[in-house]
Amino acid sequence: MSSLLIKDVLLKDRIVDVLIRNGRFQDIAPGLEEPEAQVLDGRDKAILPSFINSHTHAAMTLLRGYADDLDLHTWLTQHIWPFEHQLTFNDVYIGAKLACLEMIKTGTTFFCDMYWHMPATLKAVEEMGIRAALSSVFIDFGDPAKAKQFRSRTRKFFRENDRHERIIFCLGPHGIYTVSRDSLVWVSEFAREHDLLIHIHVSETRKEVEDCLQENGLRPVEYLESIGFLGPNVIACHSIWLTEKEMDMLARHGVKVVHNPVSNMKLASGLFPYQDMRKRNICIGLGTDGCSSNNNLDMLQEIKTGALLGKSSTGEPTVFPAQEAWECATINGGEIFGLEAGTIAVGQLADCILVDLDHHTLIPRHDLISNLVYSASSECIDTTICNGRVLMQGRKVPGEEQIIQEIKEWEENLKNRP
Ligand SMILES: CSC[C@H]1O[C@@H](n2cnc3c(O)ncnc32)[C@H](O)[C@@H]1O
Ligand SMILES: [Zn+2]
Repeated sequence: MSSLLIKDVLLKDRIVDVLIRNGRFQDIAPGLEEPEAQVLDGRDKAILPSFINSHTHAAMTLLRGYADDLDLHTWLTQHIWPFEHQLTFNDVYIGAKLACLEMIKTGTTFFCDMYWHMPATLKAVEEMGIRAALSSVFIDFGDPAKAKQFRSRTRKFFRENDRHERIIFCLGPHGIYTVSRDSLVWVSEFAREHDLLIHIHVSETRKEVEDCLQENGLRPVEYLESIGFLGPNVIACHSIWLTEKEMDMLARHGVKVVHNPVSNMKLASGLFPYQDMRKRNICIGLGTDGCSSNNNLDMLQEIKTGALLGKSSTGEPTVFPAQEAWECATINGGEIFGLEAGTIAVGQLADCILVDLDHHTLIPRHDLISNLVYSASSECIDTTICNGRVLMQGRKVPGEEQIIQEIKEWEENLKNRP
């Protein structure tokens, strides 16, 4: 693999050269030389870790602006699921490519996904050069025939797919209201057997809690604990409607949680208990959720919204400070997915962004992280690098016009579908 040398770039408070070899940061110091390397001019730029979007549904870019302003249950059951029913492998592929393009343009190089036709997202990620954790979807609505189908599909997938340089495969049971108890137990055992992460929606709405209490006499996290589902390999997305007891359970089992502030606000799902989670040292990642409940994949917007919401929902301006919000989108994501990423340091994965320090949103520079969290738009991101490869430079991503064209044609053809 070739090497990359970024010259004279700002890293925290010093100007350095950054040498990348074989997809990792090899050396960081002033005055580095590497005769064969591709050289990037880092003057007037700062190097920072790229973002980790810990929960999304990438190909939902196709549903951007479709069915806005509804609650989760109405949105999913009456609009989203009927629409998704007609999506093909190719639809998901082009939707996921648009998502990858959007992520590269907004500085994200890793996302955790749960969506139909997962191999289509896999193909898009391979081509676009970023990283992902792709979930093998599981959703049976309590139907044993469907459960059987998903189990054999999952077994087959993991027999045929093993390690991948930029992709982690995980399990994606959708939620406790769409996956039967038997199937959740099966997923949990399969994950243990194959050492896999599990990505699941948990306690997103009040309705989910009420239904669970009615059906099982337990709240969602209590129910998951009762079936032996909780563990350090579980990534519980949303995690809004939790009691102190349930948060203690999450902490005890080392469950990781993902905060989705924009989606939670748009669907009016509820308020994520950030302080209560943090107090328990629960690892908190940040995610955009899909493009129909957000409606973009811009992690800078997610970071700012998370930080502001933490304050406005508690009436306490010290809650969710800029540095913590930044860490949720970088280093905490690395911890959730077991990636050596989220910081710029020798030996870490060479996933990073270069921001334009002369951008009007980044001056004056009393505090760069504060500017990035509270002031910046993604327009200040000049360069995105993943695995040591430059995916965007000067805000241009090779092939972006073609992706836009494909989506426009898809939209045109949609009108002619039966
Ligand atoms: C089985 S593929 C994933 C499935 O999840 C749906 N989805 C998107 N956003 C949410 C959300 O916030 N809560 C629950 N489910 C969501 C998506 O449309 C797919 O059907
Ligand atoms: Zn989701």
